[in-house]
Amino acid sequence: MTTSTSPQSTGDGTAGGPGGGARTTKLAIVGAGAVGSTLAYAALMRGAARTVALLDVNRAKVEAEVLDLQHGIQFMPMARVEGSDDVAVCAGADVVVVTAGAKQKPGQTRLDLAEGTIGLMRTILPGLVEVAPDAVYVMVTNPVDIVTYAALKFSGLPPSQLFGSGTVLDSSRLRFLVAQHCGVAVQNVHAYIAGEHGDSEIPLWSSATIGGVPLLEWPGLGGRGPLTEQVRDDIAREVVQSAYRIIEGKGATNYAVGLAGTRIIEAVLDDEHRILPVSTLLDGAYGLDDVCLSLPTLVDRRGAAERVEVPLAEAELAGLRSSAESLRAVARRFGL
Ligand SMILES: O=P(O)(O)OC[C@H]1O[C@](O)(COP(=O)(O)O)[C@@H](O)[C@@H]1O
Repeated sequence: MTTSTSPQSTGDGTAGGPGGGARTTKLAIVGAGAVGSTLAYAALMRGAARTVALLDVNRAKVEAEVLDLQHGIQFMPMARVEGSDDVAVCAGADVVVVTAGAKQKPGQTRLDLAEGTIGLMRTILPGLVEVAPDAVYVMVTNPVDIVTYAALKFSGLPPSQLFGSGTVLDSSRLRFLVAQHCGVAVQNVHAYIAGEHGDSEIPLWSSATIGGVPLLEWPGLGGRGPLTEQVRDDIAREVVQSAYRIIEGKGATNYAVGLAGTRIIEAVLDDEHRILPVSTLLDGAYGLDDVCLSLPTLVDRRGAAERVEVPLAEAELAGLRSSAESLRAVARRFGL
C-alpha cells in the first residue's frame, strides 16, 4: 500500500506535470509515531523537501498520518506526501531520517530502550540502504548515540553519510534557558551541549557567547544577573531533566525534536555548511575513538562532513571523556 498525492508525480522524487521533469528533493521518514509525523509536519511547513515519504509497519497509522498531512498541503509550500508499510516508499530519498523504535515510558531512561531498538535497526537498515543507497541518514531514535553506532555497523555506510541528531535538541533547550535567564533572544545565544544525548551530556560553557560576549563574562542586563556557577548548574540540570518532564506530562516529546530534525535536514538538502552538534563516530578527536557522540560538526550535502575542534576547558574535556566511556560501556553491553 502506498498512499500518495498528485497523479502527476512520478513517485521517484521527480516532479511530473507541466514543466516537470527536474530532479526534486525527497525526504524519507522511518516511523510515523509522534516524532516522525511531527518531523514530517515541520519539514513540510518549512518547505524542506518537495517529497516527504513516511514508512511505518503500522499501515493504518501511516495511512492516516499521510492523509492528514496531505489535506494541509494547500496551506504549505508545494509538496507531495506519500506513505507506506513497504520500504520501497523510501526509494531514491536524498535524506532518510530514522525515528522508529520502542516508545519511551515514564521513568524509563533512554538506555532502557536500547535492546529492542538495536534489533529493529539490524532489521530495517539493510533494506533502506538497498532502496536509498545515496541518501544521508540521520538517526533520531533513542538512545541516539548507541543507535547511530549500531546503524553504522548494520548499514556499512561511511560515518559522514550516517550520523545522529545528537545534542541539537539539547543545545536548543540550553539556549532557550540561557536566553530566558538573560532576557535576550534565543538566536543570540551561541552554546553547545556535547557528548551523550542523555544523562552524561556536557554544556560547553567556556566557548559559549551571547551577542559577542563570552557567556562566562556575561555581566547581566536589565536587572538580570550574570550566569553564576549556580545558575549554570541549574540550567544544565534542567536541560537533562526536560525530556523526562515532558514525557511525564504528555507521553512523548515531539515539537522541538521535530524542528531540530528539520534543521539538520535543511542543512543537508540545502548544502548549508552549518555547524550543528550532531552525533558522529569519533576517530581520534580529543583522543577519543570508536564511540558516537555529539560535537559541533559541519553539516552539508555530504552529511556530517567535518568536525570542528572547539577549545574545551579541562572539566569539559573530562566530562566528554566520561560521557564517551559510559556510551562505550553501553555499546559493549549490547554486543556492539
Ligand atoms: O547572535 P547573532 O550573532 O546575531 O547570531 C544569530 C544567528 O545565530 C544563530 O542563532 C545560529 O547560532 P549558532 O551558529 O551558534 O548555532 C542563528 O539562528 C541566528 O540567525
